[in-house]
Amino acid sequence: MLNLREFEAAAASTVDRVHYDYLAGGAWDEVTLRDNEAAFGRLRLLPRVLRGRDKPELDVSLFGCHAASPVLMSPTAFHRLVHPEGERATARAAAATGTIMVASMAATVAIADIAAAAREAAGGVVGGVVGGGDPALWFQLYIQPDLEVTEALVARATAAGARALVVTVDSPVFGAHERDRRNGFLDLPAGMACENMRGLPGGEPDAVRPIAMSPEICWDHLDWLRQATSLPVVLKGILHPEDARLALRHGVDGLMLSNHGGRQLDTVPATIDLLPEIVAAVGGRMPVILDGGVRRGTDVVKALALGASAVGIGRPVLWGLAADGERGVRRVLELLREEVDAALALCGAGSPRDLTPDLVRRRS
Ligand SMILES: Cc1cc2nc3c(=O)[nH]c(=O)nc-3n(C[C@H](O)[C@H](O)[C@H](O)COP(=O)(O)O)c2cc1C
Ligand SMILES: CCCCCCC(=O)C(=O)O
Repeated sequence: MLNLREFEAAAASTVDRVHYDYLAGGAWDEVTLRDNEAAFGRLRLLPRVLRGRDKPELDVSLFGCHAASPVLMSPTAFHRLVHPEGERATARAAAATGTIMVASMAATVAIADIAAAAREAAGGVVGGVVGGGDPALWFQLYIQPDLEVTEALVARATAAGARALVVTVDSPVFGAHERDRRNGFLDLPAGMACENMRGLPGGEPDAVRPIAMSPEICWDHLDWLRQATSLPVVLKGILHPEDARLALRHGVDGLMLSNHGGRQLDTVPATIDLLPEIVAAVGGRMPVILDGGVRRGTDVVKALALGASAVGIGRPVLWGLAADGERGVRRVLELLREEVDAALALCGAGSPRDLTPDLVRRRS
């Protein structure tokens, strides 16, 4: 496989059509889904030359978490739909490549088991240090209206060693995925479940509680969460610059500028088009991580040049997993890393810190 597109094609021919449609699809007319990629295509890179740089350095540090690359794994649900080892294989690939993995609350493997797989793959070496603590694993959370349940989820993630909480705030209701409605994809196959939701307060010890997406969730819940945890809190799904400013006032530690890969409100702008406004609103006071449509190293470089601290990939991880399990995910991450490395050098940059907005031009 030479690039992520080839993994996409492999996944499309491997995964059951109904499940492939679930991962590929977006909301309603899929306008935003298409635009996330198209918007990167409307941007051009304008390189600098003769800058005498060393080989590019790609390492980043986010909330005390060291990563070998500015590309992290955005949270995606249900990895066992595309590979029997599910999130365990993904976690091993993340650990082996020094990549931050954001595990979904809707994972088909419990967070403690994901963390154990990551530790095992890292062979006890974390952040280049033997016995160096917890792996670069974050936990994605949908705040549940029942705060006792939310507290239990946070406690589980913390006990597992998660180093940050990524709170998804773009889902007051579940996005309307017409492909899934047409295909009748309403539930996970027998033997698969959202394992983080098993045995939570108020239910039978082994029962799996459904994930609630609730329009009631508001900034008060965020304030409550802020005092309930000492982990860094990252808001995922912020699109409006005023919400970015509010996030700062509510003590949030970072933002994921995300439209959920075009799966929630359709017709919202592509994330890369919003990035300059969000970066300006935040004014360097917290990191902004962008996801949506990142498929090439040049996309990563464009986002970093426009002020993102890192980028996330969603679907490409699932393509790699579907195509070849842990090896496939590793290859996806390695390919992207090689492309970022080359694109940085070709831009005359020695590290992401050397990238500046003047290197990006909009196609006329
Ligand atoms: C199959 C699938 C499942 C997803 N599950 C979650 C999830 O559980 N929680 C969440 O916050 N975002 C979820 N997302 C959104 C991703 O975190 C991310 O924002 C998006 O996939 C980025 O766009 P990309 O797929 O174009 O890279 C999901 C996306 C996909 C495609
Ligand atoms: C009710 C289960 C929620 C799974 C959420 C997965 C998700 O965010 C997606 O985009 O799909």
